[in-house]
Amino acid sequence: MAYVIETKDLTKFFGKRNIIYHLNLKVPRGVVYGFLGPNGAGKTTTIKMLTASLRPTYGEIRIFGLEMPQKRVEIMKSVGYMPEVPIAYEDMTIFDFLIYMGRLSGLKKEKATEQAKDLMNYVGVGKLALNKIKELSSGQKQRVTFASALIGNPELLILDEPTANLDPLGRIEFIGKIISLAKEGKTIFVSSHIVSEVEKMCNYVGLINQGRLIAQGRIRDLTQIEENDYDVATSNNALALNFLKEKPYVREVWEEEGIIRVQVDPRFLDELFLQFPKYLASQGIRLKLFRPHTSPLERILMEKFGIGEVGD
Ligand SMILES: Nc1ncnc2c1ncn2[C@@H]1O[C@H](COP(=O)(O)OP(=O)(O)OP(=O)(O)O)[C@@H](O)[C@H]1O
Repeated sequence: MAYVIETKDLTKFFGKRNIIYHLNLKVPRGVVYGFLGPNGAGKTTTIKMLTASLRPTYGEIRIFGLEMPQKRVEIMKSVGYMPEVPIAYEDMTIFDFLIYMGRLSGLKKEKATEQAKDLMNYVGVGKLALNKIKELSSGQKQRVTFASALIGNPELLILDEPTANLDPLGRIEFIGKIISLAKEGKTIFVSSHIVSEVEKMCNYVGLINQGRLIAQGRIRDLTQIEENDYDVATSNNALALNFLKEKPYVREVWEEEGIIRVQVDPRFLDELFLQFPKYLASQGIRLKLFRPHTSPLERILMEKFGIGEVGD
């Protein structure tokens, strides 16, 4: 499989301190990849290496299959990067800044102006267009930095703690935008230390702790601990429960807060999938939910990886 971002043994020392250890990131095309880890885990250091603002001590980075930093200019044409510390152009207005960034990325003046207007509205700073960047709050600056990452409609977004300064409503809005950008087909690599946020906006996760990648994969796969556990809800749980209790292929079944949890003998999964819906239909019972049982990511992190400090 070709990955949009792939690193091999990516390692960084600061002096004698080993900050990043043999990181092997694999980011498939089209996913929202949450780069999750506690403060000081090494997220920003990694992202700086991915965007060639910091040189690895050793290891390889490939983005779109091209080597970083050797192919930096070519790669960065298709990458929107949002650094953790936003924008240095303090004396520019938002509008001028975004036009300037558009021009830098190669757009003609007219196109850059039009895009700046669209992006200001998109990130919710349209009314502040003529304010200088130094006059903005840190949350407003973060919105402008997000807008500048979107200039040129890049295929890959690399966002370093993009919600750090946003208020709760701003965060919800931001998550919605990330989900719709992913639906457009973009690949999004986003760092965060907030588990619940990653769970809402990402479908992939890389878990970094003390410079080491300790887990990586689809969130759905990481959170499904027992392969043969299912959550079921119907319009008549009492009848559904009775039916399941009598089946020899059902190992355990119980109801908790309106959800039936059923553990099935894996050799007879087909029986559950075929017989159960058929029975429900014959009784006029509506199936409201039928999916593999998952545990919240936060619980998995604690139970499987012993990490309890991620999150706020
Ligand atoms: N230029 C530097 N020189 C020396 N040590 C550094 C330097 N930059 C970062 N570090 C150290 O590297 C470690 C990882 O820092 P990094 O900023 O990558 O973490 P992070 O996961 O992004 O944390 P946060 O969530 O707090 O932003 C920290 O211990 C930090 O002190």
